[in-house]
Amino acid sequence: MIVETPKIEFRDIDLHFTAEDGSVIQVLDSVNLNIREGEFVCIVGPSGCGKSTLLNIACGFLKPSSGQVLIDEVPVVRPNRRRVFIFQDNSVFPWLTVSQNIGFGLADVSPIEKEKTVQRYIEMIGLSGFEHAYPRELSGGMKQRVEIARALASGPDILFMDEPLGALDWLTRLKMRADLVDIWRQEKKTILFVTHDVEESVQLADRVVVLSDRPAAIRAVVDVNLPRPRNLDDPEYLRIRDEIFDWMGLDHHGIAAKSV
Ligand SMILES: Nc1ncnc2c1ncn2[C@@H]1O[C@H](COP(=O)(O)OP(=O)(O)OP(=O)(O)O)[C@@H](O)[C@H]1O
Repeated sequence: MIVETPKIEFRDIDLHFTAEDGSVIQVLDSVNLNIREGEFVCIVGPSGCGKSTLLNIACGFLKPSSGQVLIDEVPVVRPNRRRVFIFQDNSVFPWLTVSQNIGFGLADVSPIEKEKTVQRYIEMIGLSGFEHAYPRELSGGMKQRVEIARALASGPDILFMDEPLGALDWLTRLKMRADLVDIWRQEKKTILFVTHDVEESVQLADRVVVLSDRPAAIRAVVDVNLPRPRNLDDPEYLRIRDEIFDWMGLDHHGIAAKSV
């Protein structure tokens, strides 16, 4: 039997902060999770439970109080260029054009190679014709595409995404989800994606990790064995969505039914 080595392994992660008055704020409680190479995993949970904190630890921005994250079996001790973090608040450089933003991290390649890479990602994100535009000339969704293209162009093997579509309007989000799945299929990256939106998680993920209220522990890991693009009317899609709502303590109409 072949035992697959996880791409990312969370081993017994605990995290607490000590507040100014000396009280201890426990944020994460014994988080254990394995993520396979090329997997798309979403993390959902109540606001303030510790989703971003978990991502920050995986990315090496924050040290756990105890436990360890391993990537390719190596403990994470600091950020690494091969792992890119994408936030909700768009961080494209306003003084650079679309092309320059996307090529920003490509200092080590020849100009021809750089041009080819930038062009490839511009096409992938559907911004052909906007190569020389500045971010101020772009919509929120277009800027977020540039952000994703910039991240991909730098050649990461893992994308950590913290509510990257959170600031977009509903229609743009829907479109961006579909585009993100297309990009993920083409690029075969491992993606760990935080969202507070259950529908979004079922539309995107291979597996959805449901966290409890703070201190966050894993309440459930739900498989989404559905073909992509996901059919939002499929009874199985609706069943999985409702199962996640149940785990979060919400009834299927989105009204809090019991405490999480
Ligand atoms: N440096 C810190 N010192 C003290 N408490 C902190 C610190 N950083 C985060 N926290 C607390 O840890 C908890 C988890 O925060 P985190 O941002 O990870 O939650 P989240 O689930 O991502 O929230 P949201 O869904 O609202 O974005 C919060 O209660 C927050 O106040």
